Amino acid sequence: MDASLVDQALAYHQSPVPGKIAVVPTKPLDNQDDLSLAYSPGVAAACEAIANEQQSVRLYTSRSNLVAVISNGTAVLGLGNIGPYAAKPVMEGKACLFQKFAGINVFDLELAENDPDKLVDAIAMMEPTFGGINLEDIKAPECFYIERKLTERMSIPVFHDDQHGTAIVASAGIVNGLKLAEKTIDQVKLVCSGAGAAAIACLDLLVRQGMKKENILLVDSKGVVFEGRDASMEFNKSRYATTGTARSLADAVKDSDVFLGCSAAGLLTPEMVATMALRPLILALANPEPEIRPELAKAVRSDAIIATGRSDYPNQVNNVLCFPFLFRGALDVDAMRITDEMKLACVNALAELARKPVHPEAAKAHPNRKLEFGPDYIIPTPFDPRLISELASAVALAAMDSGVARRPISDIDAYRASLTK
Ligand SMILES: NC(=O)C1=CN([C@@H]2O[C@H](COP(=O)(O)OP(=O)(O)OC[C@H]3O[C@@H](n4cnc5c(N)ncnc54)[C@H](OP(=O)(O)O)[C@@H]3O)[C@@H](O)[C@H]2O)C=CC1
Ligand SMILES: CC(=O)C(=O)O
Ligand SMILES: [Mg+2]
Repeated sequence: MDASLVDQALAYHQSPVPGKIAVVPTKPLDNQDDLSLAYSPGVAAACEAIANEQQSVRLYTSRSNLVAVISNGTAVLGLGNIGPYAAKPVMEGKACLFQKFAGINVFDLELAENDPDKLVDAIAMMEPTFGGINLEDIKAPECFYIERKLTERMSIPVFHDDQHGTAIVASAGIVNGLKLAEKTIDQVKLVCSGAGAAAIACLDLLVRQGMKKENILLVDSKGVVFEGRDASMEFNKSRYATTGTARSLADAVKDSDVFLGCSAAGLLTPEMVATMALRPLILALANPEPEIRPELAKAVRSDAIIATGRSDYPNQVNNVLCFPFLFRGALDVDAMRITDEMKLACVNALAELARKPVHPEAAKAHPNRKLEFGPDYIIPTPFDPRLISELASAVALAAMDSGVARRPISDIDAYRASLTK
């Protein structure tokens, strides 16, 4: 990061008050009467109502619109295991995005604990407080176990954003990128750099949409993941282990149609990009520094379509395009969990939105870009005001169709209209 951006970013985080988020009351608290409703004695009426009928917690507290963003700091962006204190700026950032884009309140919780079972116990205990759990920046493979155990134990949505948020947005970008490259998902060869939370979830969702496992090569910090490589290979890696002969990222990338980077800065070189198939699609998603900068890839391949996770390049493939809107839909139908149908509905809604004429408000937020479906616009920008209505309604509908909605919405069109800004 250049020095002036470092200075600006630190000043942004420091002043006028430290951090990016605050808790504010939603009811008047101006006099003795207000106080006697908000606090003793009035509050006891709400407590007793909930004690008599637990479900009424949604009427008398903020729980049903409150999500926990939880991290232990073991895989913070692409910065690695920098711990829970250093993770806090990211978690506060996620909290701001939930509120700004979907009106959802968040407590960010940074936990000083790496033991998966202790984390599961701690998080499961918080069910009375929250309407949903967004796990963030918890490294693989522990993240897979933690999410599975929590989903079994809790009856509110548990969603590991780095897995599924990334998978949903990357899938939408790949659907649209392949459309532009005139290729089909069942025929393309994909190389995935990284074999952690984001990578494995992306691959699983792509396979669910028709990508062939035999057309996928997975590369981790030791090179290509191949059968028999390690005495005991982590289960999720072994599911994508190849029987082929490629051993390095450079070997793997040759003739590939898609590069999916969920790993670390600078791993994809221009020389490697030069060997990719015609009209290659490159998603270099490592944050804050991608696997390759778009200008370096473009310099060797003018036919490439390139996306990063960053806000300062076109095609920002970032889970911010998913988590606020997916949770909006899930909370509004009181979903018990997040199903594959809800994820796929989100992929389709997102991909379709990019193919529609751009909304003036999104255009205004990007005064120096021409936003029109094409190689530099395969995915909507986070400032598209239609994200909330299109994605949340698609997710809510899919939750109802997949039988996890405890409060179905009878008129989905009216719901979509109520979210339209
Ligand atoms: N744009 C977006 O929306 C998102 C981007 N990301 C980015 O994806 C990256 C990974 O995040 P996440 O999956 O959560 O983290 P994990 O810690 O779960 O996984 C990291 C993976 O990167 C691999 N890796 C590290 N160094 C190398 C290397 N030199 N060569 C090949 N692979 C390497 C690791 O290999 P090994 O298994 O051998 O240790 C591991 O498989 C981060 O940069 C993050 O910022 C993540 C989520 C969302
Ligand atoms: C965007 C995000 O969640 C990450 O890079 O970890
Ligand atoms: Mg993350």
